[in-house]
Amino acid sequence: MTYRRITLPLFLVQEQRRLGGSGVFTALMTDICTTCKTISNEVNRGAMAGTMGYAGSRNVQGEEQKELDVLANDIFLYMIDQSGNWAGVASEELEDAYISRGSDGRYLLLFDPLDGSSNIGVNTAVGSIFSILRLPDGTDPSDERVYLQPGVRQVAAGYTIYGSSTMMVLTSGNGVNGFTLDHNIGVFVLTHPDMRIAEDTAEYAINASRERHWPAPIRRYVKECVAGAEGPRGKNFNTRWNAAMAAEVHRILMRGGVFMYPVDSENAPRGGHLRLLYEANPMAFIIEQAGGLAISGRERILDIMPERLHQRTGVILGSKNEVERIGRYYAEAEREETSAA
Ligand SMILES: O=P(O)(O)OC[C@H]1O[C@](O)(COP(=O)(O)O)[C@@H](O)[C@@H]1O
Ligand SMILES: [Mg+2]
Ligand SMILES: [Mg+2]
Repeated sequence: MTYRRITLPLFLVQEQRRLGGSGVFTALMTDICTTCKTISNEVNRGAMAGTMGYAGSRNVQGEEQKELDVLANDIFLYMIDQSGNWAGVASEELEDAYISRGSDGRYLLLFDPLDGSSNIGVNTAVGSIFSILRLPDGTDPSDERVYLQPGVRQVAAGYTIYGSSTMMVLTSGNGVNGFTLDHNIGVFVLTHPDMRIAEDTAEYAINASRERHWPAPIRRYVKECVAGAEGPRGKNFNTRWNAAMAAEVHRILMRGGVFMYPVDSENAPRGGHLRLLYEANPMAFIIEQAGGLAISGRERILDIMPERLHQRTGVILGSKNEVERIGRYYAEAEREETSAA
């Protein structure tokens, strides 16, 4: 009786009824679902689609854009223009906010159309990440300042991972749910209700090639993990690095773990590596809603007051007790610096 499954459209309608919603949120999420299904199709076609190369252009971050970065961004923009549900959007691949003319939408969409771009062409997981904010009353969506809202103001957030299966993971502040795309019927189906992150873990993720740049708290934490059962942690740790934030966060939701992309001595002039508004904030909302924690090193990511559209931040997120420990190491390092000064 495979038909007895909660599909995402059904889930949205049930949530709308339960929360007394107007249906606007359902329409917004339906837009994002269709967009991600279309991107999933392009990703799955792989080299047959001829979109595995470079686009010959650079984005506002100075990164070389891949053809699939540009295509995924175009797919989002086409949806936004056609649906008219969105007041404005901000994308990793666009320097300025994008306004859909004639829209009467009251919501803003901030997104990373294709996350894990370095995995394109090597057939490993990539994703899309999105965050939804309200357009403050009486403001103009072409004004960059309306997007500079702290993460705690997010109405909803999610990511889609294009891996061995395509999955969408969502929160609107009432827990976290995961849906798997059933290609046979072209619909996301609820397969992972009420996802929760284990408070403890023996698995960490960080790009080890950047060790020489790491700040002292991160160097201390990783050194203790590597020391294993003979070391101060008294247990062995394993490590993973997918080079796609969406895949890292998904693994952590499934089996616990901690993901770190700290501000280090090399990326500090840029403020870190990952972007606050359309990578760190949506993932921090999901992680916290699943019982984990998300900090930049010194502060809770969702409390950071954004100053620029493409602002970067340090990211340390995952299992509660590990992130708390790393936060303590940052506080201790800061105290030592202050007392040494
Ligand atoms: O190249 P590195 O240092 O492994 O960094 C990988 C990180 O950069 C990212 O690829 C940045 O995202 P984009 O691919 O969307 O630019 C993250 O997904 C990933 O966690
Ligand atoms: Mg990204
Ligand atoms: Mg990207």
